[in-house]
Amino acid sequence: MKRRIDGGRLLDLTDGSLTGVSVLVDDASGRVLAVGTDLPEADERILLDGEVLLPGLIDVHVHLREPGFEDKETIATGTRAAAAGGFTQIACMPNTKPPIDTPDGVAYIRKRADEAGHCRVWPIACITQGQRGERLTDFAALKAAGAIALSDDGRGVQHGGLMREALAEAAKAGLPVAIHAEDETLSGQGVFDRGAAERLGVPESPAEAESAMIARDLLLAERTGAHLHICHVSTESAVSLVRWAKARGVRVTAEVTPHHLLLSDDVIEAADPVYKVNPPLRSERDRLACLEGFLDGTLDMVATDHAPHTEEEKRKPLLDAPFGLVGIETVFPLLYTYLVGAGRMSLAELVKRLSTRPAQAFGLTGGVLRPGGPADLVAVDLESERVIDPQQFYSKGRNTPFRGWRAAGFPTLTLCGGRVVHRIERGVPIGGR
Ligand SMILES: NC(=O)N[C@@H](CC(=O)O)C(=O)O
Ligand SMILES: [Zn+2]
Ligand SMILES: [Zn+2]
Repeated sequence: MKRRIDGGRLLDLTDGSLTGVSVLVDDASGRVLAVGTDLPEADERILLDGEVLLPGLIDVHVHLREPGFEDKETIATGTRAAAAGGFTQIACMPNTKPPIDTPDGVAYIRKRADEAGHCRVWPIACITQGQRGERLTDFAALKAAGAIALSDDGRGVQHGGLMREALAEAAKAGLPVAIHAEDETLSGQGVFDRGAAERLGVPESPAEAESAMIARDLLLAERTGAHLHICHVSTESAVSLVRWAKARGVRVTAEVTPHHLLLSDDVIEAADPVYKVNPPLRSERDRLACLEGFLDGTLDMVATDHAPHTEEEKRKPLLDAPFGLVGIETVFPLLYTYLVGAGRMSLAELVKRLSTRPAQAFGLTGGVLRPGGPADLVAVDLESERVIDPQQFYSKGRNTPFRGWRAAGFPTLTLCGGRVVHRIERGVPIGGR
């Protein structure tokens, strides 16, 4: 079926200009057939009201929780949430039960994602069997089954020698290694960064636990020639290390989360698990260094690290509650409002960091909206504001520290392969109706 989307404004990622155009898509080929004015009639017409058309967003760090933790999220609910957030492609982390460490596990994720049909899902498989940090998985077989990267996310690979071997094997297999950098002998039972930990009298998870492992793995990536991707960079020292490594020509890409860009541990007023995330919210100095690194390109992209947990788990006492926040349904509006709206970066640059760059870094098709390309697109309503209300999430996870924040830029239409995967009405215009 062919669909014609009228009434939108296309963002030009090269110069940031907006042009009123129609877009003709076809869900049989999954392609954009034409972009322009006076396009031919289609089987279905979708009428927008001035929303801005962007290439579908891409999130390379999502926890879908299936198999094993379906009470937190399922592939169906997580991908539906992704579509609501404007995402047409996501990569999911393998810290499920069992962990995704075999070709069958990878095939299972792909099958369930196809059945759900809300967005494209790219499995990331374990670096080590069972994420135990002892023996490597079969990288070539995992790649053949469809894994696009390797990660033991949730835990760092503690043993440097094993990590060197992993990077050498990954370089041979042609797979990026996405690291959760955390030296557990330094983080221990820590929950918050130094400031909040001392203020509230709870165990500290120090910046060095992250930065020391990033330093190690940058050197090992240089040695092996592997593509190292650094997950959720949160410290000033880590930003400096990545900047240094890039200048030396190390094959490294890095992501930053919306919460590490927008929140520091100053917001933590009580021992509240809603702020418990790994790596922890850091000092304001770290936050500003991450923002600077993001603006200058040292940190290539935003990834949400969408990590849903049940309300029951998040109501536990701080030390018992799990680490993790949801983010996939709010990342675009939050960063649009608080970075673009605040004059820190252009809309086009934000879109590149949420679509074009992740596509390039992980070798995915997409990240641009053009005739002949995939009909993966999102229309965002930049003129209306909503108040973030977790009860309205499609995700099963409600654990967000952004409850009650106002933001504009919510998606009203998401198309994946030319099919409508999300559609809502515009919200309340800024300043009321
Ligand atoms: N980020 C988190 O705090 N939690 C993640 C694991 C991870 O990304 O390290 C989770 O799986 O819940
Ligand atoms: Zn992690
Ligand atoms: Zn994660």
